[in-house]
Amino acid sequence: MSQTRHRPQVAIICGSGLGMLADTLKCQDSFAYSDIPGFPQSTVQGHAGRLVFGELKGKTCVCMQGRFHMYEGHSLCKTTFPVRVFKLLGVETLIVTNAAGSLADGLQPGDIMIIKDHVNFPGLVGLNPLSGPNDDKFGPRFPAMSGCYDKGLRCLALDIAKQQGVASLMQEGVYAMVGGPNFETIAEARLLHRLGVDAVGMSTAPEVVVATHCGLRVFGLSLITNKVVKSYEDSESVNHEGVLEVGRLRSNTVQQLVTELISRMEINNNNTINNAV
Ligand SMILES: O=P(O)(O)O[C@@H]1C[C@H](O)[C@@H](CO)O1
Ligand code: HPA
Repeated sequence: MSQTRHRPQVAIICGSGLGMLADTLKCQDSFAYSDIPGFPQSTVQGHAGRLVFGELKGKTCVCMQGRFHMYEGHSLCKTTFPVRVFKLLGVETLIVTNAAGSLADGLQPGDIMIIKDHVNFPGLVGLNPLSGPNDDKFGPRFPAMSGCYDKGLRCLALDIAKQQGVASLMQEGVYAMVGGPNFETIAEARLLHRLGVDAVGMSTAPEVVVATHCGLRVFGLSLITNKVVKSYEDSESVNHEGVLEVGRLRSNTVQQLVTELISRMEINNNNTINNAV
């Protein structure tokens, strides 16, 4: 904390190819993850590995330009460690973003899915960042997860999309986290589709679980970067370069949406280091 005068109210986690969200911050202080005690290193292309503090539309923000994934070999505690750091810094609202493949027929590459709910597949089989002794200072042993994606922020985002003329690109949906790093087989894609999953990715759910446990308000969005192949007749296949490319193509739209959301969200102005925890 002695290294920056910023006391963030809002934290943003940038998904694959979405690191440009940090560029919107003014009066930046930036730190390489390698210089932050306890932070793992980013190993994935499109995840720069920097924590950027700055101002945006009158709010103080901190932005993770690069997230940590379970498939990189980090424990789930390590992948979600920054979320607890944000809580301790006084952050109230977490914005999580990711790149995801669509299973829903109505979601095309380049669309933005506002996350309404998630299916945490690793969590369902016991791979949960909250496993182990509960730290009561952060939250309860058995936290509720219904309503973990704030309804007010979801409505606000849809409203902003209308005003910005991009409502046709945007809809709500259910995100599922799988472990990765391989993309889905066709049989897995069909299974996820039948289960009611709209988009699939390899992150986000553990961060949201930890954020909800410690009382952060959460907004999540998935940039749809590809359609998940569901047919044996389909010769297309997904790759990470293509995922990053869609991020580049949609950077302005995502930046404008997130900027306006931050500008219009209400904050309690409790931006001091969180001594309660
Ligand atoms: O960090 P996110 O969830 O945006 O990254 C997605 C999932 C994989 O890490 C990668 C696949 O292209 O993008
Ligand atoms: N599957 C899993 N993760 C992803 C995908 C996908 O199709 N696209 C981007 N991240």
